[in-house]
Amino acid sequence: MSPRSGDAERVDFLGVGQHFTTGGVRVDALSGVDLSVQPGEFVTIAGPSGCGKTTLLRLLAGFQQPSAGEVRVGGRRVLGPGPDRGVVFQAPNLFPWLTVAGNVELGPRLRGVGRARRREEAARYLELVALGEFARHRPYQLSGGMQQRCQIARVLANEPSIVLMDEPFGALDALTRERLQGELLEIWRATGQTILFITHSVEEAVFLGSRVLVMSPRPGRIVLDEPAVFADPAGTRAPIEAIRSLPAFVELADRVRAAITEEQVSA
Ligand SMILES: Nc1ncnc2c1ncn2[C@@H]1O[C@H](COP(=O)(O)OP(=O)(O)OP(=O)(O)O)[C@@H](O)[C@H]1O
Repeated sequence: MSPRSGDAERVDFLGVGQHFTTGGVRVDALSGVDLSVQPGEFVTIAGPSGCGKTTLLRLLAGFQQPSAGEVRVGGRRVLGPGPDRGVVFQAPNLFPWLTVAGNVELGPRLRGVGRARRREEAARYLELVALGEFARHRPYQLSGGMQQRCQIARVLANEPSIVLMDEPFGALDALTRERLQGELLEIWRATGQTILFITHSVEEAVFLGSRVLVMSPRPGRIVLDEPAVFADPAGTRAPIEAIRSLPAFVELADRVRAAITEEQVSA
């Protein structure tokens, strides 16, 4: 797996607003969002339900255009989805008729990568998410956590320089979640990809992020933007249970929690 930090590009949200009108009712999902993300940052995003976190990711993915402002990658306006950005959704969305390896190979296949090479790549990414032994299985033969790991391998096999993750571990049991957190950190350290990761868990946000954002209730704005060092590439490989009792961790988690609660109360 080649380090990608050289390929990653800066992300900019410039005065981004997004409203939706449904049945004559207007909902302001985002308002005045200004945010720059440097290549290789691991940005976690927390905030109350409905504050526009998914909308923010969808705009960067290019699934929709903002009502105001601009989203840019590498200085160029985002006008649609592209291979530089990969999206991991909360629920695994594997193709049931393909094997696990077939799902992971699909992206490289569509990009015209030759058979031998894409098999090799799929095997490597499946190893990375500890699914090497399940390459010939079908998705229905995997547990929910394994399907989610397969989805992650499938997105990574496209080698996007920016990975967008919308509560990818939200539906998993605590043990599987902690294991995947560790695996994701290893992948991030190895690839230097830029990651934007939405979570409802304050601890997960503080543990994984090199930078933690909190958004206000609708219309979503960024109300807290703090560096976090617990997943620093040069940092220790300590698991979350060892890190969560560190005073600096507790202090940042408290501030993130307070930002979410204060915003909810004042909304
Ligand atoms: N396509 C759409 N059409 C109409 N309204 C939408 C659309 N997408 C999002 N919204 C509205 O925009 C607001 C923000 O939604 P969004 O999904 O971005 O929030 P979120 O912070 O990700 O929420 P959650 O944490 O519950 O997943 C919500 O009020 C939602 O109903």
